Amino acid sequence: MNRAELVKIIREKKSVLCVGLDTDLNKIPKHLLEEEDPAFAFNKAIIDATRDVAVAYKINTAFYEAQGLKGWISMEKTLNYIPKNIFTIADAKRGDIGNTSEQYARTFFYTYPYDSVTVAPYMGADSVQPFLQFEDKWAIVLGLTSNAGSADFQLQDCSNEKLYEKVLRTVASWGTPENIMFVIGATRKEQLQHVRSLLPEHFFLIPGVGAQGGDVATVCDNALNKDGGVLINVSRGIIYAGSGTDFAEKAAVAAKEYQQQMAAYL
Ligand SMILES: O=C(O)c1cc(=O)[nH]c(=O)n1[C@@H]1O[C@H](COP(=O)(O)O)[C@@H](O)[C@H]1O
Repeated sequence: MNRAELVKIIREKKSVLCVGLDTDLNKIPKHLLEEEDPAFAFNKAIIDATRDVAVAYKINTAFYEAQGLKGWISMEKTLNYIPKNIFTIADAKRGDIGNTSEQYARTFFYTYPYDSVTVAPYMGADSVQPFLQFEDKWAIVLGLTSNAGSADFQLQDCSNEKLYEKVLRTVASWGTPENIMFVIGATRKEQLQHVRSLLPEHFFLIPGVGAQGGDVATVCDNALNKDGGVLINVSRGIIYAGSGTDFAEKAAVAAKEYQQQMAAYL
């Protein structure tokens, strides 16, 4: 999906909501464990319940890879089930020497046709560039992450700037706002506005709303741009809003509440 198409669905739905499919077999409602493919049964119900308000789905591959081959099959069925006019993210946090990154890019853009994949930039330009060679596909590069450990490296001084600032500036020069997004944590309230001023055009994937304590208003007040320019991810706060047979209805209500908060800004 290209930028114009993404911006169009944001405007149509008045939403920047990305629903995170962090599907954990220990957390899904017990009755689904009777199904042949419990993870897919859960995801299918969540997608049906949220597709009207979601502009993106983020499949966190860890939750599927942990199940081995079965998990990869659940993931593929889930990806195929997502409507074609909704942006898809493989949250796989890949990045390696160039020829290996080429294989990762092939995995998540071709074998499994996602629109985007999350990428760790630590190994530098040749590890990220293979993800930028596919038309209408995106690398979503870790910029300033939501977790406490982001302080260990990202917030450290590096010459006259913080390491994350150097990463944002340098990685942005490897591509364009049409093929690179950055992950910026919603929990980094003090830096959101600054990051937007550094990168006025780029889209940001913003996780950390809900379970990690971030909120939609702070993100929208500080990080929106003229195109929306953010995808606000909520995983546990939507998919585990309920734990009984009405889990999908509860997810629908939670997703709609997030979308309505967003609509006030869009
Ligand atoms: O790249 C990510 O998606 C990501 C980056 C980051 O800085 N923080 C972060 O929480 N994430 C992911 O975003 C999701 C957040 O989930 P919830 O806290 O349940 O909404 C998880 O899939 C995390 O792996």
